[in-house]
Amino acid sequence: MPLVSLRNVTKAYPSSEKNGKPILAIDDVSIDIDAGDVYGIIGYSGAGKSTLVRLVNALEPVTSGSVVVDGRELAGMPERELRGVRLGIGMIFQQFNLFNSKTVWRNVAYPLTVAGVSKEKTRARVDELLDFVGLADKARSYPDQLSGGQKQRVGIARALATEPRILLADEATSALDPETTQEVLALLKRVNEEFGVTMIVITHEMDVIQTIATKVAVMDGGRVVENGDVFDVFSDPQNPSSRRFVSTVVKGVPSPAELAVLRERHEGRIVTVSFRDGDASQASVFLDLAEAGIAFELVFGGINDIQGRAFGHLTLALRGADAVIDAALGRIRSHVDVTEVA
Ligand SMILES: Nc1ncnc2c1ncn2[C@@H]1O[C@H](COP(=O)(O)OP(=O)(O)OP(=O)(O)O)[C@@H](O)[C@H]1O
Repeated sequence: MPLVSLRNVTKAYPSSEKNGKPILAIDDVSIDIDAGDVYGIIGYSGAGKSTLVRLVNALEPVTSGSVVVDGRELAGMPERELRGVRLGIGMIFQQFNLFNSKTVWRNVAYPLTVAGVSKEKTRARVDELLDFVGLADKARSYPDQLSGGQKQRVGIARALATEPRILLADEATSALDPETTQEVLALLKRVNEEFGVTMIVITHEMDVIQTIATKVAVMDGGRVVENGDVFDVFSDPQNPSSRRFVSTVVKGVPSPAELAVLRERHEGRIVTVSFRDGDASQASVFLDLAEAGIAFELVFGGINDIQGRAFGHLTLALRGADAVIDAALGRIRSHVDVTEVA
C-alpha cells in the first residue's frame, strides 16, 4: 500500500475578484508515493506545488477527492486527529524558518518540547541529530551566525526530531548556491537511506530532481501532466512541459540555433541517435555505418547519468549515397531512436 495516496484531488480558492471564477490550484490530481521513495514534484511558479504540500501535511482541506497518509484518510478528519498526523510529517522550507532568538540546540529541541518529551530523551535526541547533520560544534550558536547551508542543516535536524516517516521539502535548496545545494542534497539522501524517511521534494530546479529523486511528477496548471521513474521521464519525456524542464539539464539535444550552426559547418545529413541503457550499444551503430561505407562524424552530443543509469543523444553528420544512408538508418532505427534533424 502506498504511504501517501492522492485520488482525484482538487483544491479551489475563491477568486480575488468579486464574482470571479474560483482558482483551481489543484485540478484532479492522483499520485501514489511509496514508503522509501524520494518523490520529486516539479513545475513552474503557480503550478500548484505548494498547495499540494499543504494538502498532504493537512494544513488545508481538499475541495474534493481523497488524501490517504499512512493508511488514514485526511479528508473530513477532525482537527484533533489531524494534529497527530502532522507530527508524523517533518517539513523544511526555502527560508529555513528557524527561531532567531533560540540557539541551534533549542531550535532542534523545540518540536520535542512541544510534544512533551522528557528532558533526558530530548537531550539525547538533539545531540544525536546535531551530530548527524555535522553541527555538534554549533549547538550554542544562533541562526544569524550560520551560513545558509548550516541553517538548512539545522532545519533538517529539527524536522527529524520527532522521528517522522515523511519529510516534505518545499524549495529547500532554492536559496542556496550550487555547491551548498549539493551538500544539502547529499544530507537529504542520507536521511532517506539511513533513516528510511520517505521524502517529497518540491522544486522548480530540475537538477535537484536529477540528484536525489527516484520518482517525479511534473505539474502544470494544477495538473500532473507526467509522472514516473526519474530515469524514464528524463530520458524520454512525453509531455511538452516535461520536455522543456528536462531540456534544462539533459545534455546532447541541439537547440534550433545550434542546429543552424551545425548545418553551416558540416556537410551531409545530420541525425540525432538517442541511446538508453539496455538499448543496443553505440558500437553497433558505428559499426553498421562503417560497414555500409558511410562517412560519419560526431558533431554534437552528451551522455547523461541518472543514478547510475546512462542515456544520451549523439548527433552525427553522415556522408554517402542517400539510398545507402536510408538503408542504414532503417536498420539502426530497429534498435535505437533516430531523428533526422537537419
Ligand atoms: N491561499 C490562496 N488563495 C488564493 N489563491 C491561492 C492560494 N494559494 C495558492 N493560490 C493560487 O493557486 C495557484 C497555485 O499556487 P501554488 O503556490 O500552489 O503554486 P506553486 O507551484 O507552489 O508556485 P510557487 O513555486 O510560486 O510557490 C496559483 O494560481 C496561486 O495564485
